[in-house]
Amino acid sequence: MYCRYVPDISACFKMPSLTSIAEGLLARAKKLDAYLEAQNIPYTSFDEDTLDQLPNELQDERWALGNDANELKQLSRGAAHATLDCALGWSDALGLRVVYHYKLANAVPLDGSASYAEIAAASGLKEDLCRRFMRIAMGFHVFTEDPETQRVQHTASSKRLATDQSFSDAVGLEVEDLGPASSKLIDVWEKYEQNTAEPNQSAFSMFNETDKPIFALFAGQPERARRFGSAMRHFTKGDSWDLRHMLSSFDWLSIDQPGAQVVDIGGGNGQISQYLAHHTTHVHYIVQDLAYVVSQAPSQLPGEFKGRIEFVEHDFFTPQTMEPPAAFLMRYVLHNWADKYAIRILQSLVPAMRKGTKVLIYEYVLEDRPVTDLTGRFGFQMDAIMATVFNAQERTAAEYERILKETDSRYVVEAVCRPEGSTMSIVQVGWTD
Ligand SMILES: C[S@@+](CC[C@H](N)C(=O)[O-])C[C@H]1O[C@@H](n2cnc3c(N)ncnc32)[C@H](O)[C@@H]1O
Repeated sequence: MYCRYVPDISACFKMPSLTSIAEGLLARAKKLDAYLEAQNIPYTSFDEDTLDQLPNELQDERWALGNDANELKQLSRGAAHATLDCALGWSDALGLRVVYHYKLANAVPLDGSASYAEIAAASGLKEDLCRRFMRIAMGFHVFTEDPETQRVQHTASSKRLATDQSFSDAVGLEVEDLGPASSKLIDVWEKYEQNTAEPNQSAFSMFNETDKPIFALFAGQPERARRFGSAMRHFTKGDSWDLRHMLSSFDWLSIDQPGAQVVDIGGGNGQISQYLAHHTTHVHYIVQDLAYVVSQAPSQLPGEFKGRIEFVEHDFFTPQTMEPPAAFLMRYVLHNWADKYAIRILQSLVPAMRKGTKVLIYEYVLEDRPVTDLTGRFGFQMDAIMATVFNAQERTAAEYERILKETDSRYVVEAVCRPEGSTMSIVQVGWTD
């Protein structure tokens, strides 16, 4: 048995041999290659990433392969190197930041090549800086260089940066907004004696030299606000956070009745409601958000959703005055707030709660133990982001239960459901009168 899957960490002392990890890895790799061969799909490579074409049941096998490979890599690097690799992660992120900031992916033709002089001319970054920082990025397969001509060509990663806007925005959000802001986290802890829950006293606010919290700051910075919204769209598809997992985390058919309403609280530009509207027939979706979001969102709504989805300005700290809906849905909302504010958000729903009304909290629900596999670790990485940007946190199931009970004893957690292969869960909450 492989210890990653065993909650009791004492089992880690019975580590398997490198050979046995590699054999497990080989078995998984063979399964994936066999599928690609049978479907006449090229083997995956740094030039062409074909694993997204695997069916859902093999996607889980693919993530497991990555987790095994990561364990093997760390063991083979050894304790000191593996730790230093982590400490030096900032230099890789810096390479990526230079690539992102100067739009270097757009300076290389999609199906051709470019010299460093041409990339410099197109991007405005000096030629020697292009060469140095693109070679840093090439170290993790963002771009490649012809060894004879030294001309730069795309890899699958750099091509995706050039062609997939929400992916590029997700990278931009991490390397320009979140990563740099994290450098202030310990300063915040020192300044406020590790005791602030205020989003405007966050590392993000300190780094941006403002006393505003992120969303208030973004209200006056349309390009950063756009990038944030677009990055959120990336975190809806094609990975362990894929929205298909949301479908299997709750029985949506049970509420899909004529006249039923779902309120998508802090719903941004409505991507979650759009996805759900696709998979339900009757439900009417009300996306609530702040004025500056709601003023932009309807213009981006595809015509097919007009009539099914409406946008309403609503501050989620103020009481809901509507008739009780079938469900209140919150994705990536409560994790942005420390307990005292999360409790206020949950309190604001109380006037519209009746027996049968559901609150569906779709979040990374952390396991109450350390996790080393790459898929499960993502929730812990998000926890670091929440600390940096909001003085907030990801929570365990027990922590959600606690804040719900602290809000109102009539809230009752009915289920916490995380489907196989998902990093996210739905905490399904009911109401007892
Ligand atoms: C992390 S985003 C999540 C967006 C969306 N739920 C999703 O999963 O893609 C948080 C959202 O909460 C909104 N928000 C922040 N403060 C709010 C408030 N006081 N009232 C309503 N919405 C708010 C933001 O504008 C943003 O759209």
